[in-house]
Amino acid sequence: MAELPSADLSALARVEALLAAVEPPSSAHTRMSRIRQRALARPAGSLGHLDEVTYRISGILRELAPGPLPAVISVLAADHGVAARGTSRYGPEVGARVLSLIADCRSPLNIMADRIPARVEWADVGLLSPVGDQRYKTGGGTCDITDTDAMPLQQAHDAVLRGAAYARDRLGQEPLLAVGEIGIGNTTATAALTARLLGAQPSAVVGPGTGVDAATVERKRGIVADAVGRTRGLPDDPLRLLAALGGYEIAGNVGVILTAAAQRRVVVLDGYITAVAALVAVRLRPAVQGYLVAAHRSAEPGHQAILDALGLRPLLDLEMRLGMASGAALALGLINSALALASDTPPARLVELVPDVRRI
Ligand SMILES: Cc1cc2ncn([C@H]3O[C@H](COP(=O)(O)O)[C@@H](O)[C@H]3O)c2cc1C
Ligand SMILES: O=C(O)c1cccnc1
Repeated sequence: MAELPSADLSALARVEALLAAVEPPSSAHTRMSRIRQRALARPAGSLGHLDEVTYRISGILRELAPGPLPAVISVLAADHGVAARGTSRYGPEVGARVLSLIADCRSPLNIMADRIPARVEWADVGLLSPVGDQRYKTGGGTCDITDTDAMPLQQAHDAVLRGAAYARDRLGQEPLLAVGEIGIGNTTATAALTARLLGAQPSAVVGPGTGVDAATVERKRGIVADAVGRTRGLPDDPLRLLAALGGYEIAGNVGVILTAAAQRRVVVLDGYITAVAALVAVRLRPAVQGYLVAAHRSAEPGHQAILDALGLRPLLDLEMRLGMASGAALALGLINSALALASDTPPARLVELVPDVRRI
């Protein structure tokens, strides 16, 4: 890194400070939460994976039975140069329109958030047409990753830091944080970053995104192969690869996830695009893993490869491919039901539900 100018070093130093602030969740609380549940008036572990999520949340919050928790849902939006190659069913102008819909409380996400209920926050971190507050924006659309880096390395640092600043300024203190994104073309960038980070073949990580046809999926694979091929000589440095293949909203979400983990909050991941941001964050700071909950498995084939790499099991598998934090929003209700069951189910001894020890 000696060749970097000093201005970049200070940005890098700030990213490193962000990483250093993340400590692992409390394994003692996770363990105690598991033990405590054995005494409730239902068979131990009978909520399956939901019980595991409850134990995990105890470790994150350092509380054995916190009960249902307030939630905030976040959406970062940006444009991708690679979309000009027709990898999406929609054109680049749609990203700004979708974010404006969220701002006007008229998007599918707002409908879901109202039902939970949860607060919705959003920011334009890289759209071509500006929407709202521009304070957290690094640039207007990335470059086409097929033949050049998405952004210079310094911009990747800046985008992570701006995501972190947005998280500190706008995402409040709610213990549950649902992470989402908008970015026309971002399933192509995500596939390229996933292929490079996991050493996967483009055919295993490229899917239909917003619903492109089979011929376009095939062309998308070629684009991802070219983009990944271009980065073959680069070191396995997650920030360098983020700059080469990522996007402003992906980088911003790396900053959001790191900040939320440092604040000891539960990070509820949405689909494929937020998962790759989490993968970058975990590669930078492995302790981040303990703060993650995977809401669902999306219809994008590469998503499962990231979940495997992160050691996460999704709560839902509905073949959803909407993005904009919709899967994460849906999982918030489930998570809060599990937390209510953990805190409000009476102890077995109070209702005289004694397991037959001879049958255990
Ligand atoms: C109206 C609309 C709303 C969306 N909300 C999320 N996405 C999702 O689709 C995009 C990624 O798919 P691709 O790579 O095929 O462009 C992202 O914006 C993602 O959030 C949307 C897409 C559209 C068109
Ligand atoms: O997995 C996702 O989050 C996803 C998939 C397709 C399109 N947009 C988002």
